[in-house]
Order: sequence, then C-alpha cells, then structure tokens
Amino acid sequence: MDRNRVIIFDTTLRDGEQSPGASMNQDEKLRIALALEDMGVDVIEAGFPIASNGDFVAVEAIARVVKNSVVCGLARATRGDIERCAEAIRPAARGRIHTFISTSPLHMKYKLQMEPETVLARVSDSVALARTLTDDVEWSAEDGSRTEPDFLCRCVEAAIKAGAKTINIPDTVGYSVPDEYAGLIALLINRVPNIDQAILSVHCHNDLGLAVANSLAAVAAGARQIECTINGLGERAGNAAMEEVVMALRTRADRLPYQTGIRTEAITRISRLVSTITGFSVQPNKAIVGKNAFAHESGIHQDGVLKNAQTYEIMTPDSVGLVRSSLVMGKHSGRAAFRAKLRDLGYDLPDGAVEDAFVRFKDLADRKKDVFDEDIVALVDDAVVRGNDTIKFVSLEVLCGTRHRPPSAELELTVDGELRHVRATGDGPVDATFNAIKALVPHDARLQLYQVSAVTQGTDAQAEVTVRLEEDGKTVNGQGAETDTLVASARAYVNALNKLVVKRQKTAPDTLLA
Ligand SMILES: CC(=O)SCCNC(=O)CCNC(=O)[C@H](O)C(C)(C)COP(=O)(O)OP(=O)(O)OC[C@H]1O[C@@H](n2cnc3c(N)ncnc32)[C@H](O)[C@@H]1OP(=O)(O)O
Ligand SMILES: CC(C)C(=O)C(=O)O
Ligand SMILES: [Mg+2]
Repeated sequence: MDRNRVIIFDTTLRDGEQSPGASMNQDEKLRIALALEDMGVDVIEAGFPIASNGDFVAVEAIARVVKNSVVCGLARATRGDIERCAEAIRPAARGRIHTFISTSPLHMKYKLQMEPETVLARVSDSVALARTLTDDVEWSAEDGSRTEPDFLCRCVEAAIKAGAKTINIPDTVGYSVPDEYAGLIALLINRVPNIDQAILSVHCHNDLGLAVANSLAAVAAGARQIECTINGLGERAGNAAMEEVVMALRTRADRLPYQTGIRTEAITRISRLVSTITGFSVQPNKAIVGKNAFAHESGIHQDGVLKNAQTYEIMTPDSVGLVRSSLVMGKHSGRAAFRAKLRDLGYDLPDGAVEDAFVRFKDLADRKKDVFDEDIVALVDDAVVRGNDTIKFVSLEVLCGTRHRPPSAELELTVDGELRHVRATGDGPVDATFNAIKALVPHDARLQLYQVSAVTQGTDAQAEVTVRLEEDGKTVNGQGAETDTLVASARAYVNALNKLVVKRQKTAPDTLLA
C-alpha cells in the first residue's frame, strides 16, 4: 500500500452506538454498513458481539453482506469475548478481531484491578488467541494517551510479537492535545523495535473538541489508520468525525499529503442517514455536514460568492455530495423524473419503495408550493423507516387552541391490519395525540425525547420529528416527516412503538400486542 494512504476505520456502529440513546436495530445497522462500504470505508467496526445477542446477530449479518470493506468486531482481552467475536465475523470476506485492554495506571489499578505485568501477559495471550481465529488482529491500548510511555512501548511490542497487524493508541477520554499526541506516536515509531510490522492507528475522543486535530497530528507523525464516526457520534462528546478528517485531508493536501479511499460525494447522504436513524440531529453550524456549512447569509459574503465561490468556500458543495440537481420537482413531475431525482440524491431503491415514495411525493406536491430536494430526502427516509410496521398510522384530527379545552385528538391506526379508533385528551395537542396512541396500543414505555425540526424554510415546510421511547432499559428512536407537525409526531411515535414491538418479540417471542 502507498505509504501515504490512510486507512479509514469507521466505528459508528460500535463506539457511535455507545452514545446514550443512539441504539440502532439490525436493519438500520445493515443500511449504514452498506452505505459505509459504498463510500469506500476500509474497515467497518460493526459492533461488540459479546455485549448482547442483538449485537452478535448484527455483526454476523453485516459480515455476511459486506464484501469490499473489512468487517471488524470488538472484544475484551478474554477468551469468551474473542471467541464470540470470531464467530460473529466468520462469514466475512475479510474479518478482523479488535481486542483491547487498558494500559494506564488509573485504569489498571481501579478498573481492571490488575498489576501491570498481568496486563502485559494478557496482551500477548489475547492477541495470540485472536490470531488462531483470524489473520487480521487489531490490538488497542485503552487509555493509551495516559499510559506511561515505557510500559506502552512494552505492550505494543508484545502485541506485535503475538501477531497484531494493527496497533491502536486511543485517546479514550479526549485528554490529549495535538503536539503531545503526535509526540506519543513518534515515540512509538522510534522506540518499539518491531513497529514496522504493524500499522499504527489512532482513535480520538472529542471531550476537549480536539478529536480531529489530534487524529491529523498523529497522521503527520506516522499513524496510518484513523478511527472515526459519521457526524462524530460516540461515547460522551463523541469520536473524531469522519467527514471532517476526510475533508481536511482532501482540502489541505498541500499541508497533509495523505490520501484516503473515501468517495467524499457520499458524505452528505450518509450523514443524513445516520442522523435520521439515531435521532441525533446535526447542529446547523457543524463543519462539512451542518445545514449552514455552505450557506452564505451576509451581503458581503454573498457578493463575494457570486463573483467567485472560492472567496468564501474552501470546498465545493459537490465535493461532499451537496448537489442541487437541475430537475425541478412539482406536482406535474412524473415517475421518470422522480426516479432520476432519487438517483441524483444517492438513492437506489427497489421498485415498490420508489412507487410508495412517488405516491407520497405527489401528495406532498399537492399541499406544498415548492418541493425541495430536502423534502424528497425526508419523505423517502420516512417511507423507508416504516418498512414492515405492524402498527400503521391511518388518520388524525386534532382540536386545540384557546377555545378547545382540553385539546383532543381523534386517531385511527391499524394494528396487525385491524382498524382501531379512539378520541383522547391531553395537556396540549401533542400530549393528546400521544395519549390517543397509548389508548389504542397500551404500553409502559417512557418518552425520553421529542424533537421537531423543519426540513426547509417557510410555514409549509415539512416537520421532521424524532421520538425516543425507553422500556426495560431498551431505547428506540422513531421518525416521522409530514407538513403537518402533529401527523409527523404521531408517525414518529408509531414508528418507535413498532421498533419496540420487534425488540419485545425478540426477547419474549410470546408477547403479543394488547
Ligand atoms: C473504551 C470503550 O469504548 S470500551 C467498550 C465499551 N463498550 C461497552 O461496554 C458496551 C458493551 N458492554 C457490555 O454490554 C457489558 O459491559 C459487557 C457484556 C461487555 C460486560 O458486562 P458484565 O460482565 O456485566 O461486566 P461489567 O460491564 O459490569 O464490567 C466490565 C468488566 O469487564 C472488565 N474489563 C473491562 N475491560 C476489559 C478488557 N479490555 N479486558 C478484560 N476485561 C475487561 C472489567 O474490569 C469488569 O470486570 P469485573 O466485572 O470483573 O469487575
Ligand atoms: C475500545 C477502544 C478502542 C475505545 O473505544 C476507546 O479507547 O475509546
Ligand atoms: Mg472509544
């Protein structure tokens, strides 16, 4: 491999899923994994197989279908974790076991309650065991950036000797600053005798907002794998954002002459997919994928951009897949234009899904003056998440305002094909709507998040709603998009309930809907 090629290791499905509330079901993980493969990610960390049966099954399913990326699973330094991980990645064309153990004094003493020499022995044993199960083994020194350098060098040397091909030095708690972290990478390159037999990797957390800066500094010092996530999702403040790392390398190739295999035009689409699935919206001013990242509001900037976009744009919107296609969609558009538009927007849907989306598009075009690309993306994503729902939204009428006390909602749903109807009241229109759903489908799940955002501008914009429900420690996210905010809210709640039903049936197959 070219010595300046940087391997992109995506951990959205593992570390990203560790963001509280960001749990994803198997179908959702599969969709993200395929999108990651399609954009050219080298390694997909698909999950932590020992963590739960659901995680195991998801990693195995991803290993079965992904062909062009390495599929990796995480494992602690224990036989049970490593063997379970090997089983999950077995169907992969190229599978990797990623095993880790903490090496910092704090973690060894208080968390693992192990002596350093015991940890060192575990490094060798765990990597050696993993190597009997696959050729591709990565070893991580958890809390590596707070580890004593001498001890870290000994651990890294032992891991390579035992057969690790990738050595990852995480900044687990996001404590490092760039020159210090780069210094640590340089130290390992200079001091570990067998370091040339492995690729050095970095995994940075964003507790001080330095995850991307630290990752880039480490690459300049000799690291050749970056672990990152879409939208910077991840434990606590998140991981290094893949879109930022990749676009920094592409845009500043003059200072950072390193290449990745990422097709950057896929960035906007996958950012949106991950945000829709997890319910974690992207802040408007977020680098690369925020709504405002390529928007120009002030007159002097607009004037400059009109004269030459480079005055205020260091990358083109097209380079991250923010494409405004020339097809203007409206109520007179037909299926051919709609299909072409979907292709422009990066969708490759089966005919049935295209037809469903087309019907909803026509309905939207009847109600909304301008149908923007964002509207179509929201509508298609909304249709896709509904998949094989058992509970289906049918209709909603809400009475609210100063004269109607209390606000009331009249709702129709089908449950397993049977039409159910109810009228309920609440403290407000949303509360009344959700109470109506609870009356039709009784459940004890708690509402953890209710979030509304407008897809585009204007009072006729579609509302995109996320609802997060929690039941017995399990969380699910539901999404809904409609021009009517209350209908979008009902759709989002129903979508979350459907996911909960699936989860329940997996853990207690006899549980039926009330
Ligand atoms: C930095 C990171 O992101 S690491 C990945 C973090 N991700 C997760 O933890 C998500 C998935 N985790 C889980 O589902 C659970 O924690 C499990 C299934 C892995 C373990 O569950 P439990 O057996 O109930 O253990 P619990 O979570 O309470 O504690 C972790 C145990 O693993 C030990 N441990 C932690 N890391 C390692 C390691 N790398 N190697 C060996 N043992 C480890 C801890 O010392 C502790 O052991 P103890 O129970 O003897 O004190
Ligand atoms: C498991 C390791 C790689 C990790 O996520 C961390 O240290 O942050
Ligand atoms: Mg991490």
